[in-house]
Amino acid sequence: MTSPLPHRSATSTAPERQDEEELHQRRTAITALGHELRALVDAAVRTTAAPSTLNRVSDGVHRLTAQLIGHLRARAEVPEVDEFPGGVRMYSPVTGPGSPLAPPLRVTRLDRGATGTCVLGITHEGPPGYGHGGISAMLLDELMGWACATAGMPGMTVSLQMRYHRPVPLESPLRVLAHVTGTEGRKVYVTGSIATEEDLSTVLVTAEGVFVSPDPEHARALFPSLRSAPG
Ligand SMILES: CCCCC/C=C\C/C=C\C/C=C\C/C=C\CCCC(=O)SCCNC(=O)CCNC(=O)[C@H](O)C(C)(C)COP(=O)(O)OP(=O)(O)OC[C@H]1O[C@@H](n2cnc3c(N)ncnc32)[C@H](O)[C@@H]1OP(=O)(O)O
Repeated sequence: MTSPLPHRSATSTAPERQDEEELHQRRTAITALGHELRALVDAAVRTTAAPSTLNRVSDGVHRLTAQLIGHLRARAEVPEVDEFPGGVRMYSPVTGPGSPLAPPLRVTRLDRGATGTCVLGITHEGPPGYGHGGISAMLLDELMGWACATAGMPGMTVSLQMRYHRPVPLESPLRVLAHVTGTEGRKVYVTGSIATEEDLSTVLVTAEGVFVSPDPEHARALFPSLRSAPG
């Protein structure tokens, strides 16, 4: 599976097709809104417009927000458009096509690993012109989590050690990599790295992480809306 939009099955029965059609429409609309929100956020943090323009835009955005807040889901409720665990997360702050925070990272599963591509924008800036170190940690944490899932052990981060070797450029295609290096009981050891697509041999950031796959009872207590077994 790669984010953002999953494919529809060609072999479904009629009611399933209808459900799938509706799901596809909702995901498409969520993706379109996410795209516009990211453009808005990018323009908002980059603009040099006059205060009168900023005030006018604030009023407009306030009115638009009011159209959405009558339809909010409960905290911890898994969105109907998602597949949790181990699948589509439409609003993930890392991979979610519907999230204004997400670059979004496009993920491809590998054998006991994963690779992701994205472009960071000015919204993700730390030092002028470069990515924030916390954003690099976020990209790696997520992809290393996907690596655990591909190894059949979806887990939560208990330790993430970051090393920043070179600054990560903004507005430049990036390649993120993660691999499971070993397991010990419910613990999964994972490594990750970030490089630019232009120069894959120069590693900018590396990480080592430990993830723990909660036992089923603990997982159900943490995630009451867990619908299926992880894996
Ligand atoms: C089953 C459903 C799982 C769902 C997992 C969730 C997401 C994955 C879903 C899909 C995957 C797809 C994509 C990935 C998406 C996102 C990835 C982002 C990941 C995150 O953003 S996630 C948020 C930040 N994360 C936390 O919010 C964790 C807070 N934490 C806890 O909630 C508990 O920690 C828990 C429940 C994890 C384990 O609790 P527990 O009670 O089951 O485990 P326990 O304490 O017994 O430790 C067991 C063994 O881990 C060792 N150990 C413990 N801590 C250690 C440490 N710091 N360093 C080294 N080793 C450590 C112990 O020493 C022991 O080792 P030993 O067995 O050898 O004694």
